[in-house]
Amino acid sequence: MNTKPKTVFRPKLFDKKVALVTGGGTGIGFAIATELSLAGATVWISGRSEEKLDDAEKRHFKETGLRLLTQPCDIRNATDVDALTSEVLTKSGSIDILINNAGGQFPCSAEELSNKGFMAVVNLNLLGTFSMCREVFNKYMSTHGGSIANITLGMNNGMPLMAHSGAARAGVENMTKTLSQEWIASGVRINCVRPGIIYTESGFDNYKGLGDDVLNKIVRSIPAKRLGTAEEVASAAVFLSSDGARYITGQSLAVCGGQSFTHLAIFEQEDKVGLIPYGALPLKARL
Ligand SMILES: CCCCCCCCC/C=C/C(=O)SCCNC(=O)CCNC(=O)[C@H](O)C(C)(C)COP(=O)(O)OP(=O)(O)OC[C@H]1O[C@@H](n2cnc3c(N)ncnc32)[C@H](O)[C@@H]1OP(=O)(O)O
Ligand SMILES: NC(=O)C1=CN([C@@H]2O[C@H](COP(=O)(O)OP(=O)(O)OC[C@H]3O[C@@H](n4cnc5c(N)ncnc54)[C@H](OP(=O)(O)O)[C@@H]3O)[C@@H](O)[C@H]2O)C=CC1
Repeated sequence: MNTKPKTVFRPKLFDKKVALVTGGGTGIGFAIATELSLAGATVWISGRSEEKLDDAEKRHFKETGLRLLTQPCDIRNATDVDALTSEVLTKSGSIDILINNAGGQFPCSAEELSNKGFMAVVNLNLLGTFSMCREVFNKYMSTHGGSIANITLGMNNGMPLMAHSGAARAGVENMTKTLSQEWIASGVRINCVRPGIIYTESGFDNYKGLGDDVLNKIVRSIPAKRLGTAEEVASAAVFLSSDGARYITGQSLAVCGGQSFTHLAIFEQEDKVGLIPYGALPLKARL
């Protein structure tokens, strides 16, 4: 089944709007950048690797005939964040839409996770996202309004091997609620999109070590019986960034094919198949 949706957004929806997508060179970020660009926005993509950004720009032009603007930035680095936001404002004059999509983690059991490893993931997902929000608010949105969407990860009931990332993502979701309350008076809305398991080549490259068996188990535990696509996450992010969502702020929208993220896992023994709590599985059998 081809699940790649054609865009549901009209061509000039974001006419004269400027959007900035972190991690926009690959996977979900690239799909979001594509949707925003097709809907008429001037789109900037950033990420640490200049090469990934250049490749994405070329691919986007080939596929759509439209241009993306690029600027490398490590969102954990305050100087980079300052330079990125200043560059976009100098060259394009506004940042109406911010998509904080850059993020990730490595799977690691809590007992093996060092403080340095924990902080590397918190600095990326939580501090990096906060620092992008604050800079864009202070430099532009506080006086002009705008919309921010933070991409998190559906693990609100916890996920084995993801203590660092779960803590950071929960932090982003709660921070989003506070910022929504502080910033609505300035015309700034801020929401989260919480993807389930989404197939992206670039993202999955990081989890090859977990093996196909884990992937098959995950698919079978999803009520939709398939992984999501980057385009399906992009639709949610673009909707929340649009005027159609003008009374929505401080919310998290799950894009997860009905996955409940309660601790259930598929349990198989001989000819029996059932659902049991994740915690009851041996560690290696968990995600
Ligand atoms: C098929 C089924 C699909 C199943 C797939 C299911 C996936 C669930 C859905 C989620 C999907 C996604 O998020 S998709 C997104 C995919 N992309 C990613 O996840 C990539 C993100 N990774 C990164 O950006 C980085 O590697 C990041 C994690 C932030 C670390 O950044 P840094 O470069 O600063 O860190 P490093 O210098 O590499 O390491 C700093 C410390 O972190 C720790 N550390 C780093 N890597 C480590 C590792 N692999 N294991 C243990 N510890 C590690 C060490 O303590 C390091 O210190 P030293 O020991 O002193 O060096
Ligand atoms: N795929 C999935 O199943 C799910 C993904 N997510 C989240 O969605 C987002 C996108 O994931 P996906 O597209 O799958 O994976 P990708 O690995 O393709 O996306 C991660 C992007 O973030 C960028 N990035 C990583 N670290 C930094 C940094 N320090 N500063 C700036 N940019 C950075 C990467 O570019 P570069 O390396 O050049 O910096 C890359 O473009 C991530 O936050 C991910 O955790 C959430 C739920 C599920």
